[in-house]
Amino acid sequence: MPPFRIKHRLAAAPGDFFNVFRYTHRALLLVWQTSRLMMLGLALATLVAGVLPAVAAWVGQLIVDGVVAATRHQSIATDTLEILSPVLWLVTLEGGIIVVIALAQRLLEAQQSLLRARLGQRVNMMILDKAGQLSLPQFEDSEIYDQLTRARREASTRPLSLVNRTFTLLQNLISLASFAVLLVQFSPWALGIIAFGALPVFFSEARFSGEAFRLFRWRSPQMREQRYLETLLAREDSIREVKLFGLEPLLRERYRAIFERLYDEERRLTLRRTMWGFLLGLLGTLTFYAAYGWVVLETIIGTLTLGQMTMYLMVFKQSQSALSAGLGAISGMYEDNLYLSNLYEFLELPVDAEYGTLTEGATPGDGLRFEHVHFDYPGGTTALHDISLHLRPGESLALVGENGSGKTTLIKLLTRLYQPSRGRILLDGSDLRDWNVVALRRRIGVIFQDFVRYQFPVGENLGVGNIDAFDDEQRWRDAAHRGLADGFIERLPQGYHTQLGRWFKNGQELSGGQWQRIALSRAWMRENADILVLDEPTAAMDAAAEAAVFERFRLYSRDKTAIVISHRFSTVRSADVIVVMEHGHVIERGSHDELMAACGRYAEFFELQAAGYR
Ligand SMILES: Nc1ncnc2c1ncn2[C@@H]1O[C@H](COP(=O)(O)OP(=O)(O)OP(=O)(O)O)[C@@H](O)[C@H]1O
Repeated sequence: MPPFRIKHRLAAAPGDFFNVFRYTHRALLLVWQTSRLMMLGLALATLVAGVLPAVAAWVGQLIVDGVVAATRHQSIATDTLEILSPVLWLVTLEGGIIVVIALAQRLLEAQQSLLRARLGQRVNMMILDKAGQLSLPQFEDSEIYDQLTRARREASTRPLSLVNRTFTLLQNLISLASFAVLLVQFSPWALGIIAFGALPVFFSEARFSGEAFRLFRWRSPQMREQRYLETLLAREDSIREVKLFGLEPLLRERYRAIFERLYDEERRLTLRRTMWGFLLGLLGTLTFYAAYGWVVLETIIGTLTLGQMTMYLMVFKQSQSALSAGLGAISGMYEDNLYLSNLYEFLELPVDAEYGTLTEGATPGDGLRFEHVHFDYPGGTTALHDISLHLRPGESLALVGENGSGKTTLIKLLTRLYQPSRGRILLDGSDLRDWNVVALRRRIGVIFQDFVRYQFPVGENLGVGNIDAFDDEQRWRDAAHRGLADGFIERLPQGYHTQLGRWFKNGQELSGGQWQRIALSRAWMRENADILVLDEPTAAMDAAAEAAVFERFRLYSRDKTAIVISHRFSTVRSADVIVVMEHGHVIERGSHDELMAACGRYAEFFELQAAGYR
């Protein structure tokens, strides 16, 4: 593995800095749409918390000067209360202002935390909605997958953070403007001194935010690998094999090595960031003490009263923190925008247009046709070459062939999970591309060999086969009967309501063959589907179960088009048409008897398997 030197990749052009802010208005709009009331509340609380500190400083000056005047008057006047009462009023006023500031701050925090929850949810929903629109090839693209994981990890908190920072910026700008009004009366130079102290830290922070983001982006494949290793080590479906093969030390070592590499980069960045932050921060302290000395000098000379001195010192201190908070907000906004760029890039990924509208084919009853279909996987593997087939309603087709010969790929094309690279597939005389994808998929009941074992109750595990009848208990029972799953389901503790899998409380684990029956029954949930596809549906079943499954399958699929992929020739032999595939080509086709008579590959395979049973 090459050493992880990434500096050249982390450098950004200066022009990028402002370009990045283009997502600000979209994030603000998003927050506005999420809750107008809370956004207005935030604005109000920010305004109050921004203006009042300067007012408090000004009242503070009045108090000190009032006290000095009172001490002078006391020697000549008699009524102490009369002299003191204006000062006491000012103290009460200042106390009141501080209470209002505290209230505004609290309200600000409360609204922020509520908005954070709602926005997080909203952004996550946007990400999941988008994920639902992506096509299968997009899902299989590792770059897109990285984008999705990055968006899910970081983006949900960024819009609110951006809003908070925008408000922090506004709040500090308001404070600064009000402080500036006071400071200019002391000297216009004072403003320059403050800016001089704060700007270098700002530039360094902005630069390091950019670097941190690029580091985050650059390392997402490694992060994904780490998460994958975590899954292997911590999930029940893989831990069995991991334990038996004694893989834990190997996987843990890989996990650790990835961390070390990533940590090394992070440590280097953090150290540089801290060092520059400290050195440039010193400049701020120096300028403050220079201003301090100046104000003290002016007071000794007598240009300033004691009250003014107190006020200016406070205003200097607060202006400086307001300025660095404001600039910090800008560099934070820059960082948020970088992360949002990632979110919006993901949300803007082009998705395949749903161009098809047909709900019925041009020649109903024509069945399925593959016409010179070629298919290359996105990585370049050619999985199908020039496939032509015609299957009429009511006919059954069996696909056989060695592993990797293209059988499952053919089904993926038929269900429009992929599009042919060349050639076309027709259903009832119309190209699949012209079909409305929902109408098309309603016609097809398909069970893939790697079907999903949902950690849901049994009934819902059947219901997923037809979302329109998801909760329909009668349909669950009928489907389970057809798929030969009813027997064992009824023996489960809560029947169709038994939770399956181990993830949730009282979950019941099933055997491989039982899961397969559940999957098979799922296909029967689609009562109206007239094309049934079973991709190795009985691999985990015993011979008797398999025979029973196929007997039922034939019984219930008599008027349907049935496609079965199987490596067991006992299953295959009764199909109307058997297609033998090799390296993506159809090499033989015909009925069992025809193929046996031809003495080709099929006959060879068949004899080989039959010999195994003799
Ligand atoms: N998602 C994918 N991306 C790239 N190549 C793939 C993908 N899925 C399958 N392939 C390749 O396409 C070819 C055909 O695979 P397919 O799954 O259709 O074979 P199969 O005949 O169903 O095999 P099996 O009997 O093992 O299920 C194989 O060479 C495989 O490596």
